[in-house]
Amino acid sequence: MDQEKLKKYRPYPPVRLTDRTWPDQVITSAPIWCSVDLRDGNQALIQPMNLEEKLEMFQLLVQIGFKEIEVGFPSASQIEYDFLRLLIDGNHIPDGVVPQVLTQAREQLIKKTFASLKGAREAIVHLYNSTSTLQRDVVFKMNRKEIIELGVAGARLIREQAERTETRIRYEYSPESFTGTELDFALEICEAIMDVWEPTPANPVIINLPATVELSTPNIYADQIEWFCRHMKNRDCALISLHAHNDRGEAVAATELALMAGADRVEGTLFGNGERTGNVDIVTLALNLFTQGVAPRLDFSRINKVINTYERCTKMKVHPRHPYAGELVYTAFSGSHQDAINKGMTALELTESGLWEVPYLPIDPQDVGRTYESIIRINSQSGKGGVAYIMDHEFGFKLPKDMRPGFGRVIQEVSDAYGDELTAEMVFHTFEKEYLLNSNGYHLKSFNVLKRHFDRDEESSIAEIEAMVVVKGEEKVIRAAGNGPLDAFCTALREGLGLRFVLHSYHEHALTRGSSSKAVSYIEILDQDDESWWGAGVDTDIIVASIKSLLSALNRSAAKNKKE
Ligand SMILES: CC(=O)SCCNC(=O)CCNC(=O)[C@H](O)C(C)(C)COP(=O)(O)OP(=O)(O)OC[C@H]1O[C@@H](n2cnc3c(N)ncnc32)[C@H](O)[C@@H]1OP(=O)(O)O
Ligand SMILES: CC(C)C(=O)C(=O)O
Ligand SMILES: [Mg+2]
Repeated sequence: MDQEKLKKYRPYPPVRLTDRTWPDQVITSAPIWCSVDLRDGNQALIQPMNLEEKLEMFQLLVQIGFKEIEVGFPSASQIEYDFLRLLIDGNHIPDGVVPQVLTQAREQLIKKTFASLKGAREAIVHLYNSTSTLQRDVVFKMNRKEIIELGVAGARLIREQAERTETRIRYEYSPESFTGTELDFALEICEAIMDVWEPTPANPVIINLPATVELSTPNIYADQIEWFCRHMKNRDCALISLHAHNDRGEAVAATELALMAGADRVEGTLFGNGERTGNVDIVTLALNLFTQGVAPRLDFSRINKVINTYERCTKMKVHPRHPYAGELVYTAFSGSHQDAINKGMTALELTESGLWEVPYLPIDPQDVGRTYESIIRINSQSGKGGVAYIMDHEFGFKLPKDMRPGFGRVIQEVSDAYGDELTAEMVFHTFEKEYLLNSNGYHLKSFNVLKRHFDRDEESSIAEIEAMVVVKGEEKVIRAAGNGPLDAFCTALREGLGLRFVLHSYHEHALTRGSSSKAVSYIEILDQDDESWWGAGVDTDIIVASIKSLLSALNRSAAKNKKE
């Protein structure tokens, strides 16, 4: 990059706090959550929500479990005002849920805010004015004292209004652009506001310290919060609230570290909607807690419903790689990931610890209402483990371990040629074509067990079979005896058709999907060149399944010899 351009920027100063304690803290409980979807999120939309969409979003937030919801900036526009009236007059605010409204420190706006709240049981009135050096200079053209006077005047008017209304008012103040403000000045103005509102431990004020623009690394935000908590007087009369934006892509980390630094409350939005790069994403924060075994006190167990409502109301899309919620976040395409997930899922079935321990999956998809179906998807990056997972989990075929590399190669070829993701059905179709329906060489027309004597002593077990096999369009009847029907059929193929092969391994299991009365058999033969060939066969009769499986292996071997 051009060195000249770099001169436009300077590093953000660190906080002098050598005895910081937050790095040793662990988050053991959820903060107080406040959704600002209907205000900060909404004000950043190309097409802000209409009344119906706002109500739908509000009801979603209530269902998720938010107890504090910033429902808008009612003095800013008619629709914002009307929405608050709709909530109050329509009795849409359940007990235990407190609406929050935002206002600037301007008389007309404050008065209109209180008018909009008429009839509400309880509300949080959130006052803000910008305190940063930059905004003081270029926007407000005010010195520190004048900025304090502006905020304090707003706080006084809010207290006056609060004392006149039936609504139980809780106070919140934000030194907006806190992260662009000198810490001592941010503290000074917050304490001046607190002097006006006179909070008590039983009736604390909310002091919201926003990273209105994210300007530094998360550790610096945490230092600022710890510094603030340690230096403020009457700390017990305030709930310290965080409100991080995501300009550097670090809002989640900044919020987590700032919680470790002593904050009590978090304002944010679903999926991080909000001004510019967004507000902090509460879905990620809450599920990060969940995956540490900490109750998030928000319910994201049906994440798809949350996504659907969010996308409909905001007309925004949840990114496919969004933590916990994205379409692709429970999906592995690459071979080694698929192999490890496949093994992890199998190990999970055997363990009794109850702990979720699956490689590459930090959370059980079912805990957010997602299924296991999409965990493994197949493309040219995939390997045998993933293909075996699909065959097992989607179709109930538990391929023997030694059979998997061969089928993995078949799928790789198909996928390379196709150039796109293969659906589970395409994988199964390929399996059918390759193993179950490949009757080009030898095709079983009929099979009869003529005689069968079973004895516990294998030596004296005996079976005689007769089969009609179609070879190159010609029907051939073969007959032989052996220590079981499969052994007899092998002998019949060798003696009757002159085939040379050795039966090397045999596996079978019942098919639990689809027709539950069917079974599948997998057979590996070594051909005359000692080369291994796997076959598979499905039938309601396990003996017939094994006969088909043997022919499948022979046909695959014959097809290779034909190619040569
Ligand atoms: C970081 C945040 O997200 S803050 C929230 C931002 N959200 C919004 O602004 C959405 C809603 N806002 C609006 O609809 C409008 O801005 C309104 C209705 C609030 C105000 O509208 P208007 O007065 O017509 O216009 P505008 O916003 O440009 O007003 C700017 C004036 O307000 C002053 N001002 C801005 N913020 C504040 C504040 N918090 N307290 C007191 N005065 C303020 C500015 O200094 C400026 O003063 P000036 O006219 O003397 O230069
Ligand atoms: C109004 C304030 C809290 C805000 O949204 C911000 O500073 O980002
Ligand atoms: Mg904001």
